[in-house]
Amino acid sequence: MNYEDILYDVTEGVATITINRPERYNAFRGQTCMELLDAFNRAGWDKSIGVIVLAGAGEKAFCTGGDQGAHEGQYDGRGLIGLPVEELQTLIRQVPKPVIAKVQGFAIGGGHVLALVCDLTIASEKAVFGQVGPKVGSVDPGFGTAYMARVIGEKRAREIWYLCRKYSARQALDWGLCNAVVPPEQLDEEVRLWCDEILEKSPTAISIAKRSFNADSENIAGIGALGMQALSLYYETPESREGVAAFKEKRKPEFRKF
Ligand SMILES: CC(C)(COP(=O)(O)OP(=O)(O)OC[C@H]1O[C@@H](n2cnc3c(N)ncnc32)[C@H](O)[C@@H]1OP(=O)(O)O)[C@@H](O)C(=O)NCCC(=O)NCCSC(=O)c1cc(O)c2ccccc2c1O
Repeated sequence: MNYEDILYDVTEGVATITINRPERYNAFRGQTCMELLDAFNRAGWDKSIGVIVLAGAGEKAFCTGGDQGAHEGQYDGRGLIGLPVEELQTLIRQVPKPVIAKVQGFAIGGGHVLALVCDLTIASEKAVFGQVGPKVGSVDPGFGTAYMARVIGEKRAREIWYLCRKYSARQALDWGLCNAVVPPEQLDEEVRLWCDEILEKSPTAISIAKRSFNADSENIAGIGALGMQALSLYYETPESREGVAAFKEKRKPEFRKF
């Protein structure tokens, strides 16, 4: 597959998959998800690769979720909504090697959830985390909600979803949304150090550990599939469309009438 929206690099046992849409703050459209699926399958089953790093191009954003410019109820890819995000989240969990999210800027909406489902997250001090769904007529049911609650606790996960605030990298570290926070200029080096430490270990032991961690939260994929069905109906409503329109028009959404 030729990639238009992502970059794929392999260096000394580490595959780096980079969302390359910096002009859109690395928001994903259907095409982006399809390419990410291809790249994760490629790296996931390549025995010469021991760690996968998921990154975003440019300085501003890791990923800001669904591309609101490509969203008129339906996106352009396969699946219920044209955006096979639930497939991608599941694949990141299924590849039998650790996936590290390298977060240098905004990890927002579906981008935040991508970082969440990665095994580890290493962030720059400049990174910003948060959900925006209820502000823009969307929600990420499944791993975005239920798994987040497992990672950081129910109260904090509900706060993140209901208030849609933005959180600093330090706060995210404190809450357990990331494993380490470093100055921006040290981010690449820090990620490489973590990769090298993992590469020294037994890949089979690590893949068994990963699968056993996953087993305990696997049922959440079912909740996500159910939620996606609900989302496909919600996206057709004036309420959801008001959220998308307000974001594009750079104004506050008027949700009270619903
Ligand atoms: C990320 C921000 C907080 C940055 O705010 P700031 O004020 O610094 O900058 P701007 O808002 O002016 O943004 C700069 C520039 O980038 C464009 N942009 C940013 N994010 C997106 C995006 N997601 N899509 C398209 N374009 C984006 C923005 O328009 C500006 O461009 P200009 O040309 O005008 O300069 C802030 O940008 C922000 O909050 N972004 C909102 C992001 C958003 O709405 N994300 C989508 C949420 S829904 C989602 O992620 C999602 C997840 C899923 O799992 C799904 C599953 C299935 C179906 C759908 C899903 C889904 O939609």
